[in-house]
Amino acid sequence: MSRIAILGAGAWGTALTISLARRGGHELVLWSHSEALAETMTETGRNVTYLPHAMVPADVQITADLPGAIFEADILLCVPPSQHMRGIVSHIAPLLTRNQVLISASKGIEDGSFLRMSQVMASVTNNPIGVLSGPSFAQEVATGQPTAIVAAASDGVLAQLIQHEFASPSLRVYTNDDVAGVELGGALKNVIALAAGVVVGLELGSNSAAALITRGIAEITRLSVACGGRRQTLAGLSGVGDLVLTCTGGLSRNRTVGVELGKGRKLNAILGELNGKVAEGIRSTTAALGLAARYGVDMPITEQVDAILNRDKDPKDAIRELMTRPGKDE
Ligand SMILES: NC(=O)c1ccc[n+]([C@@H]2O[C@H](COP(=O)([O-])OP(=O)(O)OC[C@H]3O[C@@H](n4cnc5c(N)ncnc54)[C@H](O)[C@@H]3O)[C@@H](O)[C@H]2O)c1
Ligand SMILES: O=P(O)(O)OC[C@H](O)CO
Repeated sequence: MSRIAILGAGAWGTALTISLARRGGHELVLWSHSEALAETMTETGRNVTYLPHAMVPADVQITADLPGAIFEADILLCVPPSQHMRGIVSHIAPLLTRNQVLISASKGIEDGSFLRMSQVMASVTNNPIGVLSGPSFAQEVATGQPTAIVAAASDGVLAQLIQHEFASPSLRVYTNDDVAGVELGGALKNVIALAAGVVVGLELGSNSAAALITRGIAEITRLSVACGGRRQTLAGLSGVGDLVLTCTGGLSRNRTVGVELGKGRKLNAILGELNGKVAEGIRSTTAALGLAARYGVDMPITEQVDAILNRDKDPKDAIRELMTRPGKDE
């Protein structure tokens, strides 16, 4: 029986823990950075803050002790908000033994460095690293609704190991060796989902939503390919799959933030209502534009999302500008 430590007890870390427990065959430990949350979860079996409607099975160990959580774990599944990934992995790096596998299930790009999560991990440890991504709302995974995701690693054997450890009748796992494409698909779709929400908030209709998703995948693909990803990956689960889910699904936090922006509300007021829940697209927008500038890639939708988020641009003006750009080939 292998031991898996899940590092991050937000909605996604908790849902993956429940999914792994349902699959069986592992000893599971779930680490929360908050002692209070770890205590409440241990007492009640519920993550009242981030995933209140699902029960965490009693045989899952819940702790706020990070070194204790990773001790003798075969797999460390890292699921913090992206901007905390470096801090957590740096903290555990000196404690790791050589064969412990690290997996990122977070979807974002690091501020400033513009690194993907697996690159952040690789900058502080030489341990084997993989990625889990794809269209997967935590709430649906926790309740066991059929979901398909991607296990990515440049080493095919590692990707297969992750596939084997996570797959269950309710969670189908495909492998992919294109780590850059898989991670950028997951991070950049959050930016486009903010824009998709704006379209809903402005009540612009279905034509606009379809155009945004399609032109969104075009710009996600351009940047991902420039960064070394494969075009084909962006047509898969971690690209168009996750983009469609996040742009159309009512459970998306990124889309929800966009809807409120489209209704004319201010970002700070919207963030206050998220109660610490993360909408990764907000931070990833700036990082995506940094990457785009580095590779000389045109990202018109991302630029307008950035202007709405960071320069208080009126969403109606952003849409007008997108629509009146000089004509171009598809
Ligand atoms: N929620 C989903 O449906 C879902 C699905 C797939 C991927 N993801 C990705 O998983 C990652 C985590 O998202 P989530 O939905 O679990 O988060 P969440 O919004 O549910 O919870 C926030 C998380 O932040 C943690 N946190 C807050 N302050 C922290 C600190 N100072 N140090 C360390 N951790 C801190 C909390 O403990 C909690 O784990 C994100 O990158 C997200 O894009 C989420
Ligand atoms: O709620 P969101 O917008 O963070 O999206 C959650 C997942 O990434 C969907 O795959």
